[in-house]
Amino acid sequence: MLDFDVAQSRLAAAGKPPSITEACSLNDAYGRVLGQTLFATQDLPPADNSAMDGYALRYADYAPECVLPVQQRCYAGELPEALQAGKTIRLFTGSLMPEGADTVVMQEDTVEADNMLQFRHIPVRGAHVRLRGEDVRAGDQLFAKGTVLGAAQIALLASQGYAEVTVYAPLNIGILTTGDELVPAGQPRSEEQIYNANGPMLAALAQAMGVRVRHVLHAQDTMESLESAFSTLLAECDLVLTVGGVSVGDKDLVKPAIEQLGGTLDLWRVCMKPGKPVALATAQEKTIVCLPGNPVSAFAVFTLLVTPLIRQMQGRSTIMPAVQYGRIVTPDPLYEKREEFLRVQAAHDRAGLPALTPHPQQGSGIMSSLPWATGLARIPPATQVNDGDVVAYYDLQSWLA
Ligand SMILES: Nc1nc2c(c(=O)[nH]1)N[C@H]1C(S)=C(S)[C@@H](COP(=O)(O)OP(=O)(O)OC[C@H]3O[C@@H](n4cnc5c(N)ncnc54)[C@H](O)[C@@H]3O)O[C@H]1N2
Ligand code: MOO
Repeated sequence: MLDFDVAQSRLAAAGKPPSITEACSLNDAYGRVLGQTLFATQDLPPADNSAMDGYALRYADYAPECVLPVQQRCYAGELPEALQAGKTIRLFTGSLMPEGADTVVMQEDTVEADNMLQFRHIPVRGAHVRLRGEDVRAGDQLFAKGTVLGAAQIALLASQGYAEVTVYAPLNIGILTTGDELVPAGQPRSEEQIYNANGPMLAALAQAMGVRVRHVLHAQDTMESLESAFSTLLAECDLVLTVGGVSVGDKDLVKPAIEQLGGTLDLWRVCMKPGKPVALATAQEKTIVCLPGNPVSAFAVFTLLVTPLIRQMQGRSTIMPAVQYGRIVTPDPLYEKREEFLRVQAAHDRAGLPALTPHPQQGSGIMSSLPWATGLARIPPATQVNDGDVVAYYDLQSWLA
């Protein structure tokens, strides 16, 4: 059996970062991957300004009991005059600091009457001034090529005046479900049939990673149906995921169909539970990954083995999200020959590692365990694991992003 970590890195290595970039408006850039390293074009803030609604003064002009005339009222978006000796200028949050002023007092610490200002407290030299460049300096690196653009990155780029960024072309994915027992949701189901859950599940998983889902096709268990679906998918997608039909059953025709199209398929028995039968194939210079048909197995394989490949093909700089740790909660000792990934709920308390409680049903057909789980706890192979032991924890929020 193929070691889990070896399978994970082999799959990631099967993909190449994209070679095509495109311009993208910052307004549409959420979730896109930067195709270019970006630098700050200007200091942030671009000029000294007030952090409070208040008054600007030259600190040296303050003396106990002093009363200073208000020279100007300067709103954010207006240009202040140079501060005259012995005077103050009324400012608002974001107003530029007048030349000559070095300190701001909050309006709550003052009394203004007849354009004269009195102080209720002794000012603090330099207080409430946001200095030019204290946040970002012109020329600083903002984001490296391969960064995924989220709200925080977009905010910083907007603050630098970037209206458009260079991003990698989106990854187009095709999904192929197989099996004569399957019917799509919305159609009548006969006794011997089940609804197709893997198609919509994989499409949603891919979308959550910022992938463009070009096709979700279903093939009957015949060579004709499979070959026809593969022809479309290989022509129009960068990466194809198939699900079901690659284990040892009589109707497992995915491998011969790929070979018929001139491709090759390497069927692995990965040392993981769920998710043992996984195949890596190539045909017409496209990568195909075949996932096991049991929905829970397909979910686990997508999360742990396929997402690093997708990140690689999207051009992201981080391929493997961080693995966390937690303490397993189990009344009885756990033991499994394969590396086991249990669907667990993590409960965080103030101190220490999260407690990881496994779902009571861990079968690879128990779909209700998926929306219940927050992550997967990794139980090492052929090792007894007891209540409270520390195990690796793959958090779904980070692994499926
Ligand atoms: N004799 C053996 N039988 C099986 C083995 C084995 O080693 N020897 N491995 C088992 C394991 S582990 C898994 S995982 C499955 C994988 O089988 P396949 O990848 O070939 O998948 P199928 O047989 O087509 O389907 C498995 C199961 O999942 C249901 N399924 C498939 N597609 C969907 C879908 N789109 N939506 C909902 N459910 C789906 C299908 O009806 C089957 O019940 O093989 C074991 N058997
Ligand atoms: O690989 Mo299977 O996923 O254990 O049911």
